[in-house]
Amino acid sequence: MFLHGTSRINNEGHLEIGGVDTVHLAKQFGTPLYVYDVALIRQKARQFKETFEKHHVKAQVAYASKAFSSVAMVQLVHDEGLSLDVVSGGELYTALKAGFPKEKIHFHGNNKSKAELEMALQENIGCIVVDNFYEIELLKEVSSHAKGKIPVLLRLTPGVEAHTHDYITTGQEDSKFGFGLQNGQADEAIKRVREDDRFHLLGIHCHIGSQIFETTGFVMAIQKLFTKIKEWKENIDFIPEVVNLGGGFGIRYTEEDTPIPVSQYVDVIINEVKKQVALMDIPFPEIWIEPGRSLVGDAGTTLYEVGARKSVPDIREYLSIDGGMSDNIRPALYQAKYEAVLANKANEPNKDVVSIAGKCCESGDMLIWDIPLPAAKPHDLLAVFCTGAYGYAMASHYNRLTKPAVVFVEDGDAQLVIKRETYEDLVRNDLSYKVKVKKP
Ligand SMILES: Cc1ncc(COP(=O)(O)O)c(C=O)c1O
Ligand SMILES: N[C@@H](CCCC[NH3+])C(=O)O
Repeated sequence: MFLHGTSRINNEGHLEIGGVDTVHLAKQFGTPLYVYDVALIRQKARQFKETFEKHHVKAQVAYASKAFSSVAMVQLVHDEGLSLDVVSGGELYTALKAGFPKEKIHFHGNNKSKAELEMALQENIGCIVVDNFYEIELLKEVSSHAKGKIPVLLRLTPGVEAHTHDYITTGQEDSKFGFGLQNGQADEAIKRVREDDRFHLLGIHCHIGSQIFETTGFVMAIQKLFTKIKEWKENIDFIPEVVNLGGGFGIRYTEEDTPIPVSQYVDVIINEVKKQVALMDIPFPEIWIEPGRSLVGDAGTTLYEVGARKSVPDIREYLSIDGGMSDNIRPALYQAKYEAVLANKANEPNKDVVSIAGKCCESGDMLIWDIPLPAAKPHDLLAVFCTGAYGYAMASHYNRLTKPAVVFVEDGDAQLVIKRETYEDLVRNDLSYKVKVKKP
């Protein structure tokens, strides 16, 4: 059993996180329950920041809030002194509700609406990461809402294929995101933004994908970007003040995953930028990164209550739990794999091999296939590890299941940070259909 962060097995043989017994958490808050190990999030945040400080490099570490956004989460990010990447009006609204410093918010997205851009300009946030030519025009249309010049990064696709699931690679040329670096779009975007004095072109951005274990993709992206920067410096006198290299740093879900420490990703990035800056003879830009998964992924654990069991003789044992694809779509969407334990029997030997089935009406709603566990009975507590990123964030109401509660645990204290939804919440926006009575 691989335990992340402050997770441990206590004297009662129960899984404990942040000094709190998960069996008590399940009793107090119900299941399914998302539990976040706050100390582990803080530790990761500090590792990122301290590595930049060690290199004496001007930097911003912006948490990609798409991985898990809530008022408490955003407040925690602020407490750790990070910046914030948002990708919709909703994520921006959450950040504002949380009182996050506006100047440290960066707004992403390949189809920001006019209303979203207006909101971002009215709130005078740190920068807009412009994704396409249409957005440049939209920004001009709403520019009267800006408090000064509009700070802009241009998202570029460097033509680097990250080795990860097809759905989460983003740096390749054939992508819905960003301006192509190799096909002239990036040059044209720089020209259009610079020739309009409503904009302040801060720099460039790229993000090559997610759940990446190798550093070669980052190195290649940096080399491609800086080769272009040299060209821009010589031909159009453009040198970016900021180079944002996105996120994508992988984490360990199962033993098949072999991530490197977050500090090592940052070391490799900074060393390559140093090399390129010397080679191209340009001033050292501010380096920004946008980790999502690597900040919160392994800090999250989902607790479920075990229910029905079905035996298919000589084939498989299905063990159903009280959640599933509605609170964690990743196994169904990306064939993602997870590890789990029986949290109330964490010291008992594994005697069974079972497959964990969700309760949604889909055969594909399977959380884990063929996992060894102690003999499980109804009402046992299953803890699935590493669900902190893109779990709650991608939850749905499929089958009209209510979204779970979320608690933060730290130093023996548990705090509810998102309430469990109620049935009433589910129908809150539903309206009755008033059938018009046909006249005879
Ligand atoms: C632009 C951008 N930045 C940051 C991230 C965060 O990625 P990750 O959670 O893999 O660190 C993503 C998601 O892939 C993204 O699209
Ligand atoms: N949702 C994906 C990651 C997407 C990254 C955002 N661009 C996952 O769960 O792995």
